[in-house]
Amino acid sequence: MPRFAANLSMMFNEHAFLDRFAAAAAAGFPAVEFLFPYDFPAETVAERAAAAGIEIALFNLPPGDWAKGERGLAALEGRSEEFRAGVATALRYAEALGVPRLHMMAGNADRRDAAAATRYRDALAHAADAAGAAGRDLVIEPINPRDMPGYFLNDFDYAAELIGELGRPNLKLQFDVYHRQVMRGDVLKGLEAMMPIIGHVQIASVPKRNEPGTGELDDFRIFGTLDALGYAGHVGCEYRPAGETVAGLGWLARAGRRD
Ligand SMILES: O=C(O)C(=O)[C@@H](O)CO
Ligand SMILES: [Mg+2]
Repeated sequence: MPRFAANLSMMFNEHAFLDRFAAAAAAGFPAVEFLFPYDFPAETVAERAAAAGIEIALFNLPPGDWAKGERGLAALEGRSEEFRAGVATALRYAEALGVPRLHMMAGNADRRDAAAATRYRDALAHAADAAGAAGRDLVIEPINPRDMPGYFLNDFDYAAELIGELGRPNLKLQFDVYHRQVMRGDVLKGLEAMMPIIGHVQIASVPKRNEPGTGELDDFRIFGTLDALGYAGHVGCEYRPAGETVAGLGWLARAGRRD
C-alpha cells in the first residue's frame, strides 16, 4: 500500500487548521500535506505536527495573492523579486518543519507566450537550485484547465520536457491522478512512463474530486500499480470529502486490505 498523506487543505476541515494534524494522525495517516503554512509561525506548525507524531510530505511555495485569484508567481511579469523572496520563505519553513519537498506553482499565464515561458523556466531553475542547496526536492504539477482556467502549466509532456532540459536531480514531477485523468487519461501508462521523474503523487476521484473509489477510475488498481512500479514516495489525498472526513475513510481500510 502506498504511503498516504492526508491533504489538510481539503480534508479534516471539521477542525481548525492546527488541529488537523492530530485528527489525521488519529485517523491512521502517517503523513500530511497542505497548500500553505504561512498564516502561522513555522515553529507553531512544527510543534503541532511533532505533537501528533505525523510527517509533513509537502507544501507549496507562496502563491501571490490567492484570494485575488493568483496561483503562483513563477511565470508572471514583474514579480521575480517577490517570487525569489517566497522561495527563501518556503525553504525556511521547510527546514523548520523537516519537509523534504516543495511544490512550485506556475501562475496564470499563456504557455504559448515566449516571454512567460522564459520567465517560468528561469524561476524554475532558480527555485530548484535554491531547494537543492538546502537538500530539498522541488516539484511541478500540471493542473487541468477546468479547475484552474488560465494556469500556465497544463500539460504533462511539457512538464516532463522541462524537467529533462533543466537536468536538476532534485527537480521532479507532481503527478496528480485527478488532473491527469481530466486532461488526458491513460493514467497507468503515464505513471509507468514518468515514474523516473515523479517526486510526488496525488489522488482523488474523477470527476467530483471526492474519496478514492467513488469515481470513474479504479483507484485501487492505481495504488497497486504504484506499488508494482516501486514508487516509494507519498500519495497525497487531495480530495474533498463527500461528507464528514472520517466517515469517508472506508477506502483507506480497503487499500490496506488490497481487496
Ligand atoms: O490543485 C492542485 O491539484 C494542487 O495540488 C495544489 O497544490 C495547487 O492548487
Ligand atoms: Mg494536486
